[in-house]
Amino acid sequence: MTTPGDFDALLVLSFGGPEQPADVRPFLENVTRGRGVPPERLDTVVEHYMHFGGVSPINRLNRDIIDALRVEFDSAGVDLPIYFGNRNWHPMIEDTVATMKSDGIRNALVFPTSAWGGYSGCRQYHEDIARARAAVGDDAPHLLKIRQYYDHPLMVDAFSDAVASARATLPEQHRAGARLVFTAHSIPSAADANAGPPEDGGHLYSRQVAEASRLVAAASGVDDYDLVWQSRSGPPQVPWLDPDICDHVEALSEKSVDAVIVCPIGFVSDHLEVVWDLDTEAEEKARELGMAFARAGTPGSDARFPRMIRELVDEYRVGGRCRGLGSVPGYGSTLDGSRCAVGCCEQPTRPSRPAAATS
Ligand SMILES: CC1=C(CCC(=O)O)c2cc3nc(cc4[nH]c(cc5[nH]c(cc1n2)c(C)c5CCC(=O)O)c(CCC(=O)O)c4C)C(CCC(=O)O)=C3C
Ligand SMILES: [Fe+2]
Repeated sequence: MTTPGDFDALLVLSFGGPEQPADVRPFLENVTRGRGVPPERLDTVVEHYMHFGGVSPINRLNRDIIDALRVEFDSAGVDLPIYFGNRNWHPMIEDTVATMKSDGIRNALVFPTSAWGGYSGCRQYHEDIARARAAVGDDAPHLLKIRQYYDHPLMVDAFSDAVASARATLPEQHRAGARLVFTAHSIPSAADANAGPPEDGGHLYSRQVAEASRLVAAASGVDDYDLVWQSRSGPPQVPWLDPDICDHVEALSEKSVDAVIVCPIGFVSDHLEVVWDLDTEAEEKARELGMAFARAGTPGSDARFPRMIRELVDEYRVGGRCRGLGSVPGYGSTLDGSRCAVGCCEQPTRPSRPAAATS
């Protein structure tokens, strides 16, 4: 047995996205298998990807993060190889873990590109880890997932600088008064209610998102702001976290707000949910209503992001300090895909088909 701190690799684990038009359907089938997403919604999302030539930016952005992390590791003397695997598209985590095994890796850390608790943001990554290890069979490397890092000071700083840069792109007369609006991926309200260890009271995802928004707003010197949600995909009769970003832009316009800064607090990089749902849909909505619009950047491309990953790795590798500014707890660090606690981030049962025969 290796000792807990004795790691021999880092696996960067992400969501995955298509890299050519032929990938789009099979990718979406992987994402939505068994999840009760209506087929009409899938057709719409296919079109979103096709607007970008059937290529999501997400894999390239993750490879950029890994390149920057290599430089950070080398300059800090962290001698770990870095692997890349995804839940939904190539490089698939199963293939990556097989490669790690054949390279002789025994005991790796896993950095997830989601900072959050909840089923989609945390537990599903544990499931990916367990599935990949099972697929690889005997002698699969041990995989220890890094904790939720929603309130890491380097991420908060990167977001608040991005808010300042976005503000600076607005026409002069709108800069001081622009409304700051945070947005994160919506999830079913029932999934949010179950998020976190049951004894912690639930709603861990929305509490962490609210806390991260509060921290970034405070670092930006803003005390009045909004938190909204985006990219919902469930059937309309199932409640998800709301309001939706586009509805909110409309509501602000009715209150005579004439400029917004949208900060995608729920995302690490400018992947499709950001470049479509915000830069295309929300921005169009704002323009239609005559509002000035600026979208803050995501932290993945900020130099502080690889530093944050290195600090997180050092917490496990050498007992480095665990930094976090928030008062909502972070969980999510377990070995080989085990749960944080009994019932943690339980996936509520969903209708397999919308409005299925309830007579
Ligand atoms: C909390 C959360 C995060 C943040 C945490 C994390 O980063 O992990 C996130 C990230 C992302 N979500 C992404 C894409 C999609 N999410 C979908 C569907 C869903 N997301 C959900 C939640 C989340 N999603 C949920 C509850 C569903 C319903 C189906 C289900 O219960 O699983 C669908 C299906 C079609 C549709 O949109 O309806 C797609 C295509 C991409 C990649 C974009 C690209 O390709 O660049 C990324 C980074
Ligand atoms: Fe998603």
